[in-house]
Amino acid sequence: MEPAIQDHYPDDAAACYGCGRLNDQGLQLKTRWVSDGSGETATETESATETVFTPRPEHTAMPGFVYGGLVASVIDCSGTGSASLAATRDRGIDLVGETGSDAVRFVTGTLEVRYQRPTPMGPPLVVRGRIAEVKGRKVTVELTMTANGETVATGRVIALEAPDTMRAAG
Ligand SMILES: CCCCCCCCCC(=O)SCCNC(=O)CCNC(=O)[C@H](O)C(C)(C)COP(=O)(O)OP(=O)(O)OC[C@H]1O[C@@H](n2cnc3c(N)ncnc32)[C@H](O)[C@@H]1OP(=O)(O)O
Repeated sequence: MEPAIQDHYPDDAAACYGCGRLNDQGLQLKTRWVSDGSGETATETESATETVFTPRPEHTAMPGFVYGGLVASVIDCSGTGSASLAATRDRGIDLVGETGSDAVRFVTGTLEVRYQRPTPMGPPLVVRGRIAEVKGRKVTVELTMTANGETVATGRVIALEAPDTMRAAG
């Protein structure tokens, strides 16, 4: 399995509620390049990423359906994680091992979410990310969330490399 980019964020950038591995109360989202199962990574051809999250009862909007803010959070951190994967690869940095602090960290500049149909509570939510553009410190990612194979939401994240001011504030 490809490494999760969030396992390679530096410790001082790993407290995010959505994807920080050091946040025990958070969602602990993990984003990876998609492999085709043969040991080959599909990144060079389609630049696809994947994030999978199974919502819990406390993420309910109304019985049987997932809260839209949770859907947005999963798309958000799938986007920043995908941006980080793209920029890290673009700069020729290899993620070594299961964990490390070698990833380039991104934050959300813009988050757009379109709720296509009610999101059922129960099945895993699978987010596929496509790198639309890498432009210097700015990466644009287009995302699709499915549940039971049906698209429930689509989104776009414009992510910017984390400014030093956010690091210092931590
Ligand atoms: C190191 C520790 C970091 C830990 C991070 C954990 C993050 C977890 C994920 C989050 O929840 S992040 C929280 C929500 N996001 C924020 O609070 C970010 C607040 N905004 C900022 O800090 C700055 O506005 C930002 C870093 C996003 C951009 O400031 P910059 O000074 O880097 O941008 P600049 O003005 O140099 O513009 C660079 C490019 O980005 C574009 N841009 C800037 N702000 C943008 C924006 N908000 N949305 C879309 N594009 C934006 C800008 O148009 C330009 O495009 P072009 O190169 O094509 O001309």
